[in-house]
Amino acid sequence: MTTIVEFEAGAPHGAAPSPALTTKGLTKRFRGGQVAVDAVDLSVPRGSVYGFLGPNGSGKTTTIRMLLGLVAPTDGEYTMPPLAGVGALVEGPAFYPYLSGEANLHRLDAADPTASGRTARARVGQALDRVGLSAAAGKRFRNYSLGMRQRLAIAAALLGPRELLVLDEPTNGLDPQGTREVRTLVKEIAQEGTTVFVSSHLLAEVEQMCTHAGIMRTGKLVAQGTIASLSGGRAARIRIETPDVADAARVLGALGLADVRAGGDVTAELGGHAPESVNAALVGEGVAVRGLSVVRPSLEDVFVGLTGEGFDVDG
Ligand SMILES: Nc1ncnc2c1ncn2[C@@H]1O[C@H](COP(=O)(O)OP(=O)(O)OP(=O)(O)O)[C@@H](O)[C@H]1O
Repeated sequence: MTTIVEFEAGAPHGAAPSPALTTKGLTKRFRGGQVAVDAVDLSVPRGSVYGFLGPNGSGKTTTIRMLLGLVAPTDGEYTMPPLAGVGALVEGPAFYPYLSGEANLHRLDAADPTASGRTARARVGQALDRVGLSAAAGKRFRNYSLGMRQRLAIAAALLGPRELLVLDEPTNGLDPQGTREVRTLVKEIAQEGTTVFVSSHLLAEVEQMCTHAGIMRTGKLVAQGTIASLSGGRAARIRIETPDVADAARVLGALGLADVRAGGDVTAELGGHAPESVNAALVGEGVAVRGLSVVRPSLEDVFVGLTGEGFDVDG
């Protein structure tokens, strides 16, 4: 009994480009019967930064581990680029504290049997450059800030050309500065053409960093779409401050606004109406308008509306 709320994918004209990653009915039931991921249908548009959003324990990591072949799905299927074109940061790679960032990347690169040793220097150099660590390449890892460490981990995921980058909670445990560095880096990577699939339990982070989001709740994907459509998919409401409450409510009703509520203020669903024309109609009918505002729901409102649950909005 899964209800998935699909919001428009954000391609108003013509056929949408083929997604970088899709899943169909992807399911993981752990031994003991617990369903961690329940028939999830993801569609991650090429070039997007897709925020895979959900509270702790909602099934994000298990989904990512299935995509990367680290755990076998119980059911369902998925399509994504060949693994050679996929960079991933799931559990941060182990770095040697006494080695430099560059030497650490060389170690990881050398461990990849598909990577040619002759081009290692160029690959490592490019990866460091891409995460902005060229100047600190020779510095020991233990002297890196938290943000630099996480950027190095992302560099490790970017050794070689990647169509898709999968990041599991990349800002977890970072200080505010490190968090900013990683968020900025994620956006830059996407601008350079790599699709980024990034999990987070922080709504505000997804709103800032992502173009698209999918919302997980106890193993189920309850909504996905562009951030704009997810936030705007719920009706915006107009709020009128006025002493003429009854008249204002009558005018809004006559204009065809839905769900008119008269309390201290008068509110209604704005629908396709322009706020200025609503204002003009009110004033034209002699309503004294002291204040008028339009309240657009945030992603948090959408989440609460879909799941009836609060959400961790720190970050
Ligand atoms: N190996 C396992 N065996 C049994 N249950 C598991 C296993 N791994 C995860 N789970 C359970 O599956 C559910 C989903 O966990 P998962 O780690 O995928 O969630 P998550 O959204 O990534 O949360 P978090 O951010 O805390 O990692 C949880 O209830 C978890 O306890």
